[in-house]
Amino acid sequence: MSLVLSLLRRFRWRIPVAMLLGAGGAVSGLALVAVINALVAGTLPFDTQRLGLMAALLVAVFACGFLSQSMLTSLGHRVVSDMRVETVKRIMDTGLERLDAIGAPALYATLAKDIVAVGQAFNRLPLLFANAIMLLSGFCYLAWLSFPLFAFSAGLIGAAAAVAYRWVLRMRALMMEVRATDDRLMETYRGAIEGRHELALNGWRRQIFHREDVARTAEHARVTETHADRYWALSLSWTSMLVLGVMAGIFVAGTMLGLPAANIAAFVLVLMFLRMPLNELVGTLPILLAGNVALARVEALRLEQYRAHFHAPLADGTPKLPADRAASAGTPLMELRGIVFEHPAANGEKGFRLGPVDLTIERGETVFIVGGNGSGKSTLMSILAGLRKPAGGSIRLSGRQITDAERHCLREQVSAVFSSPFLFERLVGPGGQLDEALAQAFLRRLRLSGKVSIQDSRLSDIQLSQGQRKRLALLSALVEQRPVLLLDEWAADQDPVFRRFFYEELLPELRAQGRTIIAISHDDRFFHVADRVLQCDAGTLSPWGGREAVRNAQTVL
Ligand SMILES: Nc1ncnc2c1ncn2[C@@H]1O[C@H](COP(=O)(O)OP(=O)(O)OP(=O)(O)O)[C@@H](O)[C@H]1O
Repeated sequence: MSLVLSLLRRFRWRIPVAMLLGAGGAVSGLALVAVINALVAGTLPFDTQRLGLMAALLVAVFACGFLSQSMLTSLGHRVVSDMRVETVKRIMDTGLERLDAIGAPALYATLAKDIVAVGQAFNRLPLLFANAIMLLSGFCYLAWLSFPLFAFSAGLIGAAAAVAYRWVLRMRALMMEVRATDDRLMETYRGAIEGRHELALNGWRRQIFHREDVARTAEHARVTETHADRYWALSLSWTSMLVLGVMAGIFVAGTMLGLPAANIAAFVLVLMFLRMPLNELVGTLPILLAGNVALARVEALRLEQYRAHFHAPLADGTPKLPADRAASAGTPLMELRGIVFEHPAANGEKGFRLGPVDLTIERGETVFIVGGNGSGKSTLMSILAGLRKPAGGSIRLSGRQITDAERHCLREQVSAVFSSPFLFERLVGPGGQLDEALAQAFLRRLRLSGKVSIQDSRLSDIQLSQGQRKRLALLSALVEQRPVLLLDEWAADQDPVFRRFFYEELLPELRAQGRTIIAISHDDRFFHVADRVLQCDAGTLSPWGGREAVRNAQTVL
């Protein structure tokens, strides 16, 4: 609802104007029917003046309808475009924990389906409004024509609407279910595309995946959709029957009440005219309901509210924390005290607890972290990067305690290459400006210059081998020129020659430039490169216990 209100607020004057035009068209149409009625009944003379009036009303019906429709449909397209842009920004501003809980398929489904559904519903609003106005003014005219007949038809229509309302509620519930199935379908699409190699290898897997996951989910959607459409067909037929039934009833009631035939005929003519808006109203119901369901889905995601800015200031109004703040006073770059983080339990499996972690990182230090699979290394890394919010403890950056609202300051200091990095074609340097010469130099040093080129800050190709993609991800991190570099098992995919180059040339060079490097690594042959090696074990951090401890590092279950 808040979304609709914000849209109405944004297009403040255009929506009322377009709706007024729609109402103008509806009233003109009805006035034309009233004039024809009066001409037929002989209460108005048929002369050039009436002819002119009818022509003017016809022009008004056309002009108001066209202007109102085109204004509101263009607004509908604007709504879709704004919602796309804003929803992506809201996703970017939402915490990782929330995004993990929502899951990628639900987010893709919202971007691909919900936004379009809201736009389509929005496009129908003018029609809905024009038809509602037409019905309202039509019933006022009917009441003026004959109040007893109006009361009779209003009673019948009211009773029928009460029945139809239950069907509409049921239809909405079914559409909610269809929409929930869309998330599951999206997951199967992802499986078919991203799991294509695994599926191509195994015919049984292909068959079972297709039958149990794809076909079963699609079938559930089909059955539920068909069920929902049945309620719609019921409502449509009910409406058609209702209008014809009311007409027949009017004739019987009018005759029994002894009303003049001309009055009954006029009444029936107006009802005939009102049949069209009534049918259109019911006809747009599925689109309106789909928009309503889509809005409910977007709001249920509980994404961060939209904000236009990208760089939030510090609590004291400082736009950015200076990288070398307090460096002269010898303050450590980062201090973690009693940091605790929990991955919540899911599907009956127990969660994971990291901490309490105490860690001080000096400026320019090279720190390696070792530990078994699932021991919490990557989780710690994401806390050091300010990506995850610890449940307890404090983080100081250059001596300044970082509040939750200021975690973005931590992020601004850090470049990272995660274990499965996402590659963007565009390289971004400090302040959004790329130092092309530096990027070209790194491209050569990472031995990618024969494979990829950089033009206008863009990489010419990112479809490379796993190891080469990791080198591009490192390039992308290095050109950011940030004081802290976080690497999650970066060298794991590199060949032995390049691995040696990385540990024995590149890292010492970066260290000499004053970069602080925190790297998850299992290459104990190169641990001499680090100032310190720490060991992560079941969520706790301690100094490395030597090669033996690495070999004995247990996988955390
Ligand atoms: N997004 C998540 N949601 C829930 N639990 C998670 C999530 N990410 C990690 N975990 C759990 O947290 C624990 C630590 O994971 P983490 O990725 O930090 O380990 P790691 O030491 O980096 O492991 P590896 O060496 O295998 O990469 C694991 O048991 C994992 O199941």
